[in-house]
Amino acid sequence: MNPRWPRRGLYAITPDEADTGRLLARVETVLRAGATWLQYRNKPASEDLRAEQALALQPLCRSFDVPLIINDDWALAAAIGAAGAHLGEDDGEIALARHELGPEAILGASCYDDAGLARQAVFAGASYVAFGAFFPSPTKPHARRATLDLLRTAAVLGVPRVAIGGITPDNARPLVEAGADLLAVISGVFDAPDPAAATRAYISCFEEPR
Ligand SMILES: Cc1ncc(COP(=O)(O)OP(=O)(O)O)c(N)n1
Ligand SMILES: Cc1nc(C(=O)O)sc1CCOP(=O)(O)O
Ligand SMILES: [Mg+2]
Repeated sequence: MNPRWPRRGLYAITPDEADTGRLLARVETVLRAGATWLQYRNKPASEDLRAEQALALQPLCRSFDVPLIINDDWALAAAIGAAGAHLGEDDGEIALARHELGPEAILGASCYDDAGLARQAVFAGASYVAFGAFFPSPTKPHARRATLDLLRTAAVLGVPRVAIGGITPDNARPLVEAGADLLAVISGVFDAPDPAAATRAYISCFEEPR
């Protein structure tokens, strides 16, 4: 992963937004407020809409110097020149994605509640490991649950640790204290009454306690 990308902060993940203009406006608000990384995720979208939206997000992310990471689809990431891709257990081989995207790409792996998966992912070329869900998630109510201990012990892997699942500004601090480098969030940001204020609240969790 290119060392120029920051490795700590809010990793905003897009909601399932069908209207591309509205998606761009919602994302711009969050980038302007200081989100560190952006993942494009839109599960119900068609292949064409995903390509259109990913392509539209690319110049916006570039203008804020924020890496754009494409969920599920390393080939789309490669096609639009995105900074990277995020793969879960059903989204293909990490090693193949690393080979195709090259050494500079950010390549994320979902590791759920499983330290073994995280070790394998790093061995195969993942640049970060994601654990979750830490809290009940409105977006993914049936997600497996992960523990703070898993987050702590994964320090040994030597790559950024991402926490995901039901994270709010009010429950995030213990995750950061347990070693989370990035907080990956959908609803807590994009369904907040004031997404810019929510973004700033997540970022403040990385500051020293007063
Ligand atoms: C940062 C991050 N962590 C985990 C996931 C979940 O990936 P996956 O299990 O493949 O589920 P979907 O997001 O594809 O529904 C993620 N997207 N991002
Ligand atoms: C996409 C996803 N993956 C999860 C995992 O545990 O792997 S939890 C999750 C949903 C995250 O959305 P929210 O911030 O709204 O809870
Ligand atoms: Mg996936």
